[in-house]
Amino acid sequence: MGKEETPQIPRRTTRSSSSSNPILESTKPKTLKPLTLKDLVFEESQNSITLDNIFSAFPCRKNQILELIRFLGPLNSPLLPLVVYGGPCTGKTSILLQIFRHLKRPFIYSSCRTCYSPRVLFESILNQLLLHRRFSVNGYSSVKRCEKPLDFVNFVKEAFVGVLDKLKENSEKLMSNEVINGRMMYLIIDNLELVREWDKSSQILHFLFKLYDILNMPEVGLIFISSTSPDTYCLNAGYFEHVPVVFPDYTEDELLQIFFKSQENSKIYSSFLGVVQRPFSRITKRLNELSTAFSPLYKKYCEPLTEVGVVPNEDIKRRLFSHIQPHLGPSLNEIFRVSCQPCLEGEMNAEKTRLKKSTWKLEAHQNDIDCHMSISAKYLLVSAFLASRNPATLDASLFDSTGGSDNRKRKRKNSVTSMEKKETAEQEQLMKGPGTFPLERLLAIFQCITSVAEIDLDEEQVDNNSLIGQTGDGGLMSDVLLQLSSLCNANFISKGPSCPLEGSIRYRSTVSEELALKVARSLKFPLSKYLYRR
Ligand SMILES: Nc1ncnc2c1ncn2[C@@H]1O[C@H](COP(=O)(O)OP(=O)(O)OP(=O)(O)O)[C@@H](O)[C@H]1O
Repeated sequence: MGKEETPQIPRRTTRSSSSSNPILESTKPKTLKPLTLKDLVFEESQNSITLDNIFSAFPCRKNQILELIRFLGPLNSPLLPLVVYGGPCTGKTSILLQIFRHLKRPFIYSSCRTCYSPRVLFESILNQLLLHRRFSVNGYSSVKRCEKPLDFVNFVKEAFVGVLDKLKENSEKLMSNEVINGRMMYLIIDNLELVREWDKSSQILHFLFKLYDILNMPEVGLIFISSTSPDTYCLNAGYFEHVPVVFPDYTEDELLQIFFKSQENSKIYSSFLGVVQRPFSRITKRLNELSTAFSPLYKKYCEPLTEVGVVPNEDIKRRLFSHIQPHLGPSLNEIFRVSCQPCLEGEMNAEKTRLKKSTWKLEAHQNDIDCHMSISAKYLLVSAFLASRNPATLDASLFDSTGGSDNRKRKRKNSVTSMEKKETAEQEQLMKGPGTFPLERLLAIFQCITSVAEIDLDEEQVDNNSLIGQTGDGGLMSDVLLQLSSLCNANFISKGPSCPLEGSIRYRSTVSEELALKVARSLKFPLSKYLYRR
């Protein structure tokens, strides 16, 4: 890992992950040591880690670390089920596992990313609890075959009883307390949001949320980790309330602190961050994506430097900037492509689910919408929605040179009959569903609404243009076109065949009014004022 990268704390290799990889297994000796209670604590717990180590390894997360420690409570205290939630790469998993390493408490960890079905999840939990290793000798089989929640409950209760007895015995032997602390056992289930993808009827989610009541074992602590808020699960209650622990997204300042930490030449790194931080964090605030983008760029940035530890003056900074400048555009495009895709898909999935499950709460999308879709992509989505819903004939009156939406006054000027005709045509168009539009119309609306926007889109463009190399409108347009293509890929805008008369491609917005209003609200853009209603 280069100095400039986000410090990585090695993740604990769980028994489920290490034992399910046949390639790794085949390279291991055939006779593996049987697993013992010690395998239930963080593998590196032998090397103690203090709370201060965790604070300094994870800047800007002191509150969350302390909150988690407080909820976990003193040794052997029961734990109300927790839901640790926050956007991707906000440190939920790493921090929780490091806390367990610090506390040396026994736990099992299964991620719904690697455990991709109820069966795999249940079996992974049972394998760990029953200290069972899947490897070549046992044909990589699990300790139990378990598909149904009911079977799982019976097996898991029995397994927990067995482990808890052993922990009790262990805690009575003072010697072994050095490695394993306490008589509580914790079950951590990570990436809970992914269960929704393989559990369309939410049965498993219901079951998992009820597990605390079903088990009714105060010595078992349950912790769920999710990248969406508990509200998004919207299961009708009926189970013990889970305690939320929020990991908010990092702000730009916090990202700076995290990146800045432990740099050899902080002066150079600081001037590098001054160049890249703002434009990149507009596209994504994910630490891993930024870290991946910054790492090669920083190497490039430092190339012209001949001395180590040089303090850069304005002249050096200018030289370094012009050296790195040609690489910024491609890197920004790359990070946009990488970060936008899952994000837009996430929104699309959330939207699809909403349509299927009308009982889901509105807040279900909140986190998804607030994800790091760039401001201009959001404006583009809103522009496409307007182009699809409003008759083209009204564009001129809705969007004057000031981007104004003072359409009522103008409409009154029309004669009553022509208004009636227009309204009938428009009603017909509404009946047909969202209309199609050419690219020019989309861009015209985009330009109008962004010209009156409250936000500093201009600033964003200026920044980007200056970075992409003073490409002026060309740079901006290529950015918008890139975003349009991402919105099309994510099916927020559908691309039709080219119109036989015009010869150009026509587009159509596919988002619901509710979603469009939500996006508009996040931009503080008064969408309803621009929306034609009869
Ligand atoms: N405050 C921080 N300081 C340093 N590194 C951090 C910080 N927060 C997160 N990281 C690093 O970011 C990476 C991702 O963290 P982690 O997997 O814990 O996030 P997560 O919130 O669990 O993500 P996901 O929801 O995608 O599973 C890790 O390498 C972690 O060390």
